[in-house]
Amino acid sequence: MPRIALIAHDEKKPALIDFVDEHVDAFRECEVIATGTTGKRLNQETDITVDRMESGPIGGDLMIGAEVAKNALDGIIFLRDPLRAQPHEPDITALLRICDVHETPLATNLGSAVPFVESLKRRL
Ligand SMILES: O=C(CO)COP(=O)(O)O
Repeated sequence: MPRIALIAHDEKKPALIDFVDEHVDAFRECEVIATGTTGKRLNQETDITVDRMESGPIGGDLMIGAEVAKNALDGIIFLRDPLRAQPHEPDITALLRICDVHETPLATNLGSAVPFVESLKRRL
């Protein structure tokens, strides 16, 4: 079963929830982890169940980065808000970097999330 992470900044959480709804059959076949608030909303508002890390600003991105460093994730969808500065920008940069180190698939907007999930479906 693929193991993936889902993360969205506040302004992007509705888009991530809609995206999960749209592809719920694929996400149901995955083990999903998420940062704290994203995970809470996914658990409450979608038909998938996710394992929640800490919230992003208090270490959740780093927890997901640690999973990448262990090669324990098959990919990440991280809908970032490109229009607002984040207090934990260094943590976000660290997560992006470790994905590049490990060649872990990383979709940071809906345009790349679509081919990401299509490739996931082909693996199921
Ligand atoms: O800040 C985040 C990613 O950088 C997301 O964290 P939350 O899911 O806890 O809002």
